[in-house]
Amino acid sequence: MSLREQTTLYASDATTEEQREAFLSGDIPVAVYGLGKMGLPLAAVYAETCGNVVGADIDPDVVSAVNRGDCHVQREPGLDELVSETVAAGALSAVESPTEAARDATIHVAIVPTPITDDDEPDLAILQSVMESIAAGLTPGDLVVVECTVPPGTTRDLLLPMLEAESDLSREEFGVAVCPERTSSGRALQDIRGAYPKVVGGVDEESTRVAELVYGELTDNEVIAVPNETTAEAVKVFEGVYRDVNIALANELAKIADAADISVNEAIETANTQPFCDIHKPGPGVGGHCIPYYPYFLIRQFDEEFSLLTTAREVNDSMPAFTVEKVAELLSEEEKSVSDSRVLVLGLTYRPGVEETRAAPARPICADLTERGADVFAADPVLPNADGFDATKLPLEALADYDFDAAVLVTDHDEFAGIDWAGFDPMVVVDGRNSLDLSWTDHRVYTIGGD
Ligand SMILES: NC(=O)c1ccc[n+]([C@@H]2O[C@H](COP(=O)([O-])OP(=O)(O)OC[C@H]3O[C@@H](n4cnc5c(N)ncnc54)[C@H](O)[C@@H]3O)[C@@H](O)[C@H]2O)c1
Ligand SMILES: CC(=O)N[C@@H]1[C@@H](OP(=O)(O)OP(=O)(O)OC[C@H]2O[C@@H](n3ccc(=O)[nH]c3=O)[C@H](O)[C@@H]2O)O[C@H](CO)[C@@H](O)[C@@H]1O
Repeated sequence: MSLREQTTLYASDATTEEQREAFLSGDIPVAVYGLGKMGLPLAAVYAETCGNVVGADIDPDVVSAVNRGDCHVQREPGLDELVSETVAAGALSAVESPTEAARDATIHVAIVPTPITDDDEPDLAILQSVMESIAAGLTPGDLVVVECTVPPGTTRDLLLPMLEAESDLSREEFGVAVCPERTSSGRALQDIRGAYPKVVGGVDEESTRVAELVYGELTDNEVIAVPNETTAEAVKVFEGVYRDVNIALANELAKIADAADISVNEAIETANTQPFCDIHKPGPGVGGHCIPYYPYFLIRQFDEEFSLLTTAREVNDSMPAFTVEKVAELLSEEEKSVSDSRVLVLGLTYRPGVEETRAAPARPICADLTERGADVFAADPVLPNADGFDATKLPLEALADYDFDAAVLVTDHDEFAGIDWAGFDPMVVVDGRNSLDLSWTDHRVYTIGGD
C-alpha cells in the first residue's frame, strides 16, 4: 500500500491511537501554506512534532531561505535554531507552489495574509487562492485547517463550498477545522507551543476530533473544542476587538483626564486594582497587522451597523492627530510654532521590539508634523530606515549632536532608556506611552492623559 493509503485522518477506520502514532511518526504529511511571521514558526513547530512538513510560499526568497535552513523572520527567540534543526533533519522543506505542496499532504494548514482593502473590507483573495490549490490536491481522509484570522462565517459560507466545488470529493470524505493562531510577534514559538489554550472548531464532529488530536500533540496547553468553525473564527476576532475597544476606552478616558486635570494613568492603575476592571493604556494610536483590522471583520460582515466597534476605531484613529495637537499647544505656550520647529519622533514601529510598521501611529504623526511645516527627525532601533515615513532617520548615537524644539515618544523601545535627555537644550516632550521620567530635567513634559 502507498504511504497515503496507510495514513489518513478524517473518517479513517484507524483508531485515534493509531492515527496519533502515525502523525507523530511522520506518516501523515503536513503542508503549511504561508511561511511568514506566523506561518514559519507554525511550520517549524509542526515539523518538530511530526517530522514531515512541506511549507508553501509564493515568495521564492522565503522558499530558498527555508531550504537553506535560514530563518527570514526576525526577532523570534528560538526560531533560527528550530528552522535550522528541522530543515537539517529533513522534517521541514519548502516549495513555491501551493498546488505542489497540496498533492502529497494529508493535513493542509492555511496561514496566509487576510488583510483589509483601502475601503476597510476584508480581502480573502489570497486565502481563496490557497483553497483552490488545496482543493486540487485534496484526497479522502484529509483535514484542512484554517489558522488565518477571518470574518466569522468565512469557512462555512465561502471556504467549505469552494473545497466541495473544486475538489472531486464529497462532503463526507474530508474534514475542515478552524484553529485560529493566537500568536504574537516576538513570542511566536512560546505562544504556538502553549502559552494559551488552542481553540479548534470543526465543520462537523469528526473534523473537530481530528483537529483536537493534531493540536493535542502540538500544544502543551489544553485544546478547547468549540461547537463549530464559525465560533472558532469569532473567538479570534472577538479577542482582537475586545482589545481595540478597550484601548479606545483608555484613550477617551485620557481626554477626560486632561479636561479634569488629573493623571489618567494614575486613575487607570488604581481602577484596575478591582478584579473586574482591566482598562488598557492610552497612547498615540493603535497599529499592527491585527488590532486595527479585526473590527472590520465584524463591522462590514453583517447587515446591521455596529456603532461601538466603529466608534472605537474612530477614537483610536484620532490619537495621532491628538498627539500632534498637543505638540503644537506646548510649543505655542513656549512661544514657538510647529512650522519653525525641529521635532524628534521616537519609535516608528507599531510596538516595541517588533520590526513591523503596518498602521503604525508614527506614520500619520510624522505626516501631520511635516504638513504643519516642522523639520521632522525619527529614531527607531529596529528599523534600518524611515522609508514610508515623513521623517529623517537618525541613529540613536547621533541624537546628542542635535537640539530639538520638541520630542514625541510614540513607541517605547527598550533602547530609548539610554537617551541622555540632560544633553538636550530644554524642549517640549510629549510622552505617548507614559514611559519617561524627566522630572529631573528642564524639559516641558506632557504625558498623554496627564502624568
Ligand atoms: N503577524 C501577527 O502578529 C498575526 C497575529 C495574529 C494573526 N495573524 C494572522 O496570521 C495570518 C498570516 O499573517 P502573517 O503575519 O504571518 O503574514 P506575513 O505577511 O508575515 O506572511 C505571509 C506569507 O504568506 C506568503 N503568501 C502570500 N500569498 C501566498 C499564497 N497564495 N500561497 C502561499 N503563501 C503566500 C507571503 O509570501 C508571506 O511569506 C493572517 O491571517 C493574520 O491575520 C497574524
Ligand atoms: C494573537 C494575537 O493576535 N495577539 C495580538 C497581538 O497584538 P499586537 O501584536 O497587534 O500588539 P498589541 O499589544 O495588541 O498592540 C497593538 C497596538 O495597540 C497599542 N496599544 C496596545 C495596548 C494598550 O493598552 N494600548 C495601546 O495603545 C500598541 O501600541 C500597538 O500599536 O499581541 C497582543 C499581546 O501583545 C495580543 O493581546 C493581541 O491579541
